[in-house]
Amino acid sequence: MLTITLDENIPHAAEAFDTLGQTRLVAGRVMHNADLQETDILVVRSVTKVNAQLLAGTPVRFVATATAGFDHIDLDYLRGQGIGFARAPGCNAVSAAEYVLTALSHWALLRDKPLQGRSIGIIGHGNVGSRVRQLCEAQGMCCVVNDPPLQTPGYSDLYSLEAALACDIVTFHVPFTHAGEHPTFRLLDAARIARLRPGTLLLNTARGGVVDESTLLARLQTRADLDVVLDTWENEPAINLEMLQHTLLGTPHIAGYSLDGKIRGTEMVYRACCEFLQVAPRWESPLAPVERRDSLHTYDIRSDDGRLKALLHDKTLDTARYFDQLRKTYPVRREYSGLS
Ligand SMILES: NC(=O)c1ccc[n+]([C@@H]2O[C@H](COP(=O)([O-])OP(=O)(O)OC[C@H]3O[C@@H](n4cnc5c(N)ncnc54)[C@H](O)[C@@H]3O)[C@@H](O)[C@H]2O)c1
Ligand SMILES: O=C(O)[C@H](O)[C@H](O)COP(=O)(O)O
Repeated sequence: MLTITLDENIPHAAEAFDTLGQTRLVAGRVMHNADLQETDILVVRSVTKVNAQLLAGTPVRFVATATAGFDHIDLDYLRGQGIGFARAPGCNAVSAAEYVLTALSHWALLRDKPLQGRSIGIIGHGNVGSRVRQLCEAQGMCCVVNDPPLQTPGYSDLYSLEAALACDIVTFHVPFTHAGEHPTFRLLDAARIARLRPGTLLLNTARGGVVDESTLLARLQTRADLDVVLDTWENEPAINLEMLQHTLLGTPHIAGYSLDGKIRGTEMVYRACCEFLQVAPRWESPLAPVERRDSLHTYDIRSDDGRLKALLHDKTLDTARYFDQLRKTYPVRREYSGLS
């Protein structure tokens, strides 16, 4: 019988993967090589580094991550070992885009800066970035999109990174990469942070390392002339509380945490696993629409911000443990399309 090890934070994972073999739930942040000595299939989320250290000497032959990002996976190692791989591209893109629109709406009301006619630099125009663009265009905003890997002769409406960074609002939706033609490690570096116009609203829901956080913090501490919304941080879960203090909104990496997005991720990796094993899927997502509530109650981003900022007031809290606890116990949030 197949043995399948699953991150305990993948919703409905046991229920789905029980149809394929014997399942075991493990805390993703502390998964070790010893946990996988009898594992054939490993299903993780973004908090588990999947590399030689984790997998060497184990029988694992298929790895899946129920997430869009895959910077935690050593793909070269998997390829070299002939280990199959799947991920869940776009599973939570609607959720992340709705998070961005909600943050923009909050900023617009707070600063009395209507969104209509305002410019937004969207860096990365994949599953999330393209949905952010749709939502922003529907608000009458002017979208300046930057995505060099997409820059082909057929793509005429892309702009330089510098043009995107000169907008009223700047939002990052790139994968976290260190190599290749267009690496994103510290894409927003010290020189670019210095050039951001006073009053800019900056959002990062991609990965912490895309922004040089200590330089950003230094600018906020000396000039305080930017508004910053951070969902992704350097050194998660042990985030820098000084940085948190200087955010307009700070959230614990939950932009993609709609129930819809998470269960879509489960479904995508379950189906990929069935395909790898060449068996027919026998589990389906249990998601049904929920009754409509008014829009403020649909997603109140301020409560996510408030919960994380308890770290600033309650010195008894352990930052890393609390950050992960907020993620693990995240309240049910539905995508707008999940409402009837
Ligand atoms: N905070 C969250 O909860 C959350 C949710 C979903 C995704 N994410 C993160 O956001 C990232 C983007 O998600 P996605 O689903 O849109 O991924 P995606 O792969 O669909 O799109 C990424 C886009 O970025 C572009 N890109 C790559 N390098 C670039 C560069 N140097 N400059 C500009 N553009 C570049 C790619 O060409 C692609 O179009 C993910 O990799 C993940 O790390 C976070
Ligand atoms: O890459 C992604 O899909 C998102 O960042 C995702 O929401 C991360 O969630 P985690 O895997 O850390 O639970």
